[in-house]
Amino acid sequence: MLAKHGFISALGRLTSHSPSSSSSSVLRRQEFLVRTLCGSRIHRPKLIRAMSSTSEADAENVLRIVTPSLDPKRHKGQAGKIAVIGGCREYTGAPYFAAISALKIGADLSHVFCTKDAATVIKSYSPELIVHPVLEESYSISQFSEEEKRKVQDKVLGEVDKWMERFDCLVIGPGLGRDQFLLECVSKIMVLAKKVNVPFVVDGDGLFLVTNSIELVKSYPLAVLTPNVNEYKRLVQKVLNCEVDEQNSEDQLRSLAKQIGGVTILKKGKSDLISNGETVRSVGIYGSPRRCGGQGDILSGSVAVFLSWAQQLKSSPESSLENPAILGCIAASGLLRKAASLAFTKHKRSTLTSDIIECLGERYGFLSY
Ligand SMILES: NC(=O)C1=CN([C@@H]2O[C@H](COP(=O)(O)OP(=O)(O)OC[C@H]3O[C@@H](n4cnc5c(N)ncnc54)[C@H](OP(=O)(O)O)[C@@H]3O)[C@@H](O)[C@H]2O)[C@@H](O)CC1
Ligand SMILES: Nc1ncnc2c1ncn2[C@@H]1O[C@H](COP(=O)(O)OP(=O)(O)OP(=O)(O)O)[C@@H](O)[C@H]1O
Ligand SMILES: [Mg+2]
Repeated sequence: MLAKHGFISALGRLTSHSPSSSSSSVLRRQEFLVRTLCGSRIHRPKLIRAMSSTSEADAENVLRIVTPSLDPKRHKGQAGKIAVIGGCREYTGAPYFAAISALKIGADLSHVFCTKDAATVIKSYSPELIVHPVLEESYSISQFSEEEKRKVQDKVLGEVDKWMERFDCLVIGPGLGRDQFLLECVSKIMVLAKKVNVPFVVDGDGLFLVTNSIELVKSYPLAVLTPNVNEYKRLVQKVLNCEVDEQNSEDQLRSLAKQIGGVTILKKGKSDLISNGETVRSVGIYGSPRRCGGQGDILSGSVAVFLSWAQQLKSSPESSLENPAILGCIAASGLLRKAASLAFTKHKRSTLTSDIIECLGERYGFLSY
């Protein structure tokens, strides 16, 4: 489980800790992580103040810390098994972008759970993805009785449930569409994920669902929401009952995350802002002036991978400080921006989302080691 009070409570432990010789290496590592996240060298007494205000994260260092080494002793699956829940008649690009980005970053297996219409199309984009044509939209069951519809829903849930515990993280929403029957099934998939503590990233139409049923994510510390401008506006209106305040965007984001019970929110924009209701971090590395569709989908797939990696880091005896969701968001945001910048250098105005995906592992990118 993620430390609910994130860095602040962990820092409380850190500052009250008496540094015995056996724990000194742990302390050094914790201080290194704090310096890294704050992007500057600061003394221990100043840490709490530094962590409670917004600061630009040092995304490059976070990437280095979070990315596991390529160890020949590790088996297939240990570098991450990700599942994207999305893909319908209209949208096949978004789930593909999220799922393939997860693989390009270094996950071992990437699944997509989508409708039958979308499945063949997504499979044809890539043989690397494991595609499950299990989701149903209203039009395909319009002649069914209520009883038959319930059976279809149970079947969909059964198909997802048998895989659930194997996944390190889900990405819920890219290209999901807004069909009511399908979204009802997806709410139940979220309940299944919460039952077995599988983290999930909610994006795109998943955010439409969650904004209208906030209890689906409320107080689930393993939920990460990645809203764009529109999706954020809808969340603020619904949860805080007010309009977006760009003058006080950090405070507003912190309140929003707190109000939803400490979920992590990555607000996308000119600078990405990240908060879990306690701390606020920003990633403003220069990216690209191209705003072609699909870049948010790369981000959601990337957050899933880095969050899984950061969780592995957390379970190591050496570290008790990191909040994996925040680390995952910082790493993903930094990597996407760097890749977008590299892609733009090469392709200029012709840059497409697939060009950015090609740059995720580029020689001069963050993953070159
Ligand atoms: N290739 C695919 O399959 C892709 C599929 N996708 C999937 O599509 C689904 C819906 O997601 P979405 O992002 O299109 O919906 P939403 O956020 O409501 O935007 C809709 C409209 O809002 C506007 N608008 C947007 N940004 C704005 C801004 N900064 N500031 C101001 N206005 C802004 C803009 O409207 P316009 O300017 O045309 O009036 C935009 O057209 C979802 O499932 C997603 O995953 C995408 O991932 C893309 C790649
Ligand atoms: N105005 C901006 N300037 C620079 N970078 C931006 C800007 N807006 C967004 N980004 C970058 O693009 C990434 C994707 O954000 P965007 O707002 O395009 O998501 P989205 O609308 O959900 O995308 P998608 O088309 O995949 O649904 C963000 O993480 C951010 O790094
Ligand atoms: Mg989006």
